[in-house]
Amino acid sequence: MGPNVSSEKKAMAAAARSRRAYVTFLAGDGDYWKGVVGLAKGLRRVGSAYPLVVAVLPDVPGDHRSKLAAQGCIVREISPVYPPESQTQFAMAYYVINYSKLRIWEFVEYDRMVYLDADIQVFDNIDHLFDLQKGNFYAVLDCFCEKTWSHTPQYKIGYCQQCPDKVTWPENAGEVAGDGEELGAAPALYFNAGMFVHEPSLKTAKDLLDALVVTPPTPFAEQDFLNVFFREIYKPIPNVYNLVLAMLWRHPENVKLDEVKVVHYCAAGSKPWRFTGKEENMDREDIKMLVKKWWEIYNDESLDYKEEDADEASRHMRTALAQAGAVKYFPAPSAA
Ligand SMILES: O=c1ccn([C@@H]2O[C@H](COP(=O)(O)OP(=O)(O)O)[C@@H](O)[C@H]2O)c(=O)[nH]1
Ligand SMILES: OC[C@H]1O[C@H](O[C@@H]2[C@@H](O)[C@H](O)[C@@H](O)[C@H](O)[C@@H]2O)[C@H](O)[C@@H](O)[C@H]1O
Repeated sequence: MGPNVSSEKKAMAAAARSRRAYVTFLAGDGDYWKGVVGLAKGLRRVGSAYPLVVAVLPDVPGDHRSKLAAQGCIVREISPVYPPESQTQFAMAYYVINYSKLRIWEFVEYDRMVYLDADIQVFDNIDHLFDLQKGNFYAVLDCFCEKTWSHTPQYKIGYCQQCPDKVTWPENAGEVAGDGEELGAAPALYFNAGMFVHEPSLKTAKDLLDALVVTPPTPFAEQDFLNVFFREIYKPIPNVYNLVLAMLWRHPENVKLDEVKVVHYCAAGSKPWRFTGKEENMDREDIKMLVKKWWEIYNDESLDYKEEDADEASRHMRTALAQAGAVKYFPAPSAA
């Protein structure tokens, strides 16, 4: 903003900025907090203008929350969201806690947020995503080729939305897959829920939870649920904003690694802070390079948070949250 812009306009711009934030989700007392620290430092490294909010479940220990606050994160405790009682066996148990991700629609002190899983790293500035047209749900198309999809008809016939012309969906929707299951209609475009651009709203938050009460859990838990809920307004964005690692060996023709801005370490064995390189595909040079890059950021002390670096917007937001009592673990900013 140029020097001759009125102070009123500067204040308006700062206020608008303060209603934007990245958000991630942290559950349990395990080591995912390391992913959040890496993400916080990665966003700082690319000069993002917006703070990182961390939605933490009550089981996240105080010392983990303090580590995140020390990295400039805005730590917000959320109540868990459970799918319908006694039906969770239909979801892969490992994913059931991810339903609590739905709480981020309640963060209405923001009018737009970019959600990023804790196993994601941002290598180039993506702040421009906050300017995408409102009223749509933006996320990257997922891939159906990993074994985690073996329960689906598309996996059974070798169909993937990443290459719809390679194995086409049968014209006769009643066609039977190998195990006798009817195929039905071709799957709608399906996004990976590890990264998305959304607009918090108490109405949407209520509609989500009301819909969840009558939606039996499915294998990919909240990801399946969000894909159905936002189907009408979902707009795919390029995979440079969420490179699901399996794309490197499943659809290399769809990946230009030197253009990738966001890497999602979701392939089995790819979490950098647990990386052994022994699992399938983890001995690839590109994977080892991406894990090395993650560690370079995580270990870079020059990227550690310093209070004086907090920009006006995030300082403003911290004050607002502190006053609202919403912030339990982030020290109130020193007097400006
Ligand atoms: O024990 C856990 C499992 C998951 N998560 C959060 O839920 C997200 C989605 O889980 P995960 O990364 O395991 O899913 P993936 O994308 O690898 O399938 C993680 O990135 C974390 O933000 C967490 O905090 N603790
Ligand atoms: O709870 C369901 C999860 O579904 C997604 O992970 C999946 C998906 O990416 C598959 O395509 C992969 O095959 C699989 O490995 C991976 O776990 C999201 O990344 C995660 O945030 C979360 O929503």
